[in-house]
Amino acid sequence: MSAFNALKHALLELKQPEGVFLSLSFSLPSLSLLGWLKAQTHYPQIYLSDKDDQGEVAAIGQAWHTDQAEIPNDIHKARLYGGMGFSSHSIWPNFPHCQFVLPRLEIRRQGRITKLVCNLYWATSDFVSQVNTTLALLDSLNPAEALAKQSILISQRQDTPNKQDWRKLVEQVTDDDFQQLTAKVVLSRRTQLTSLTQVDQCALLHQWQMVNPNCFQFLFSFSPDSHFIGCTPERLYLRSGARLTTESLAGTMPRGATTEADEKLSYILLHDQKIKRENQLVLDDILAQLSKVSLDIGLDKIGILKLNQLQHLKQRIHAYLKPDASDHDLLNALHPTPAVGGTPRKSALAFIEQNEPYPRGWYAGAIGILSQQQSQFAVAIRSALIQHNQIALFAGAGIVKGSDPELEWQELEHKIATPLSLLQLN
Ligand SMILES: C=C(O[C@@H]1C=C(C(=O)O)C=C[C@H]1O)C(=O)O
Ligand SMILES: [Mg+2]
Repeated sequence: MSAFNALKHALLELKQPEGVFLSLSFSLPSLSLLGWLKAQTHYPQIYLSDKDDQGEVAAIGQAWHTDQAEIPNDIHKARLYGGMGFSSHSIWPNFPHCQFVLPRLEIRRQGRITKLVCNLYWATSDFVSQVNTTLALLDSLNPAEALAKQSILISQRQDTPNKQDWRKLVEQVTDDDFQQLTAKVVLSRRTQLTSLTQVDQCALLHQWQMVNPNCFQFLFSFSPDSHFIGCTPERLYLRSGARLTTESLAGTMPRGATTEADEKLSYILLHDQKIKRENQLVLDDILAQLSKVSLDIGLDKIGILKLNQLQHLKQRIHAYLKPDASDHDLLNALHPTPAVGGTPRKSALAFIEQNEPYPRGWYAGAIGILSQQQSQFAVAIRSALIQHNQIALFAGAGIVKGSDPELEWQELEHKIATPLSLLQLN
């Protein structure tokens, strides 16, 4: 009997247990989680993959959802998936600023072990309707589909801001008077592409993750018409019990064509004053924020993270948290870091809000898994919003004293090079 049938049987036999929450779990033969998600018609749909193949989950439907980054006590053993946008001032339709979902069904894979998890939660509804909606969902499931490479032909490209407006924005931030009060603002750009055909978000994400295995991969579709996907190298934090790991990831160079060229670029990354400043400002702010919620903080040596088309300066930070520090507190303290916002946070965010010509929504937001034992969030950069035949790619660059508009524009180009390479420009 398949795991799905076993679940159905278990539900048909089930008597209402004590309490308000039940999670049923069945082992599954290995399957492509994105291929399975692609075939389903039920929403919301969520996919999250840890970097370096350390586990993934595909989830559909919702037993419950909340607009707070908090786990209620009566489901303290559950995992919630979701996140929050960049700021509550810039919102996308179909993407609530903060949303965490207790999925109806999850497929989780850890190494070679795959399991089907079904969640029932009847604190705000009744038990029987929980069972019945789950049975209906099981009946609507489709078998996994192949993730064939699509040929996506792009007919139009539009950058917001365009290059001329970008220059003006960079000049405003690098102006001496502005710099007196605000040392860093991360400016960003939306590149809107029109495809001649419908784009499949799961197939595109699959292609993307194959070239960036050392990134966190994600997909959020709260409705059938809007899909937010990406492959991000940036961890906001990993918390296991009271231990926290985070990082300052900022400062960018492209990869070199040869080992020698690549090493030269790495050398620049480690020694260029402007790049070091970009990273140092992130580090300083994270350390200041963490000191409010931690008992102890430590730093690794600064190093380089190499990606498919880019390399970044990265410094890992460890902390031992105060006993009362919650994920809600951590998100508030850390997000958005100066890697995507700027510093001081208040004036940098005010500049972005007043001057950026499009809403960031969940781009540069915090996305991940919330649970009592362990939580992990990534920063939703290197991302795309897909709506029918429209693909919006997002990229930002940290602007500090010494940033050059032309070079920063090139940095944006490097940052969208991987998803662009998966599409065909006409
Ligand atoms: C904002 C983005 O990336 C951030 C900006 C970087 C930079 O300016 O060097 C590097 C990594 C991230 O901190 C993005 O990719 O959209
Ligand atoms: Mg930069």
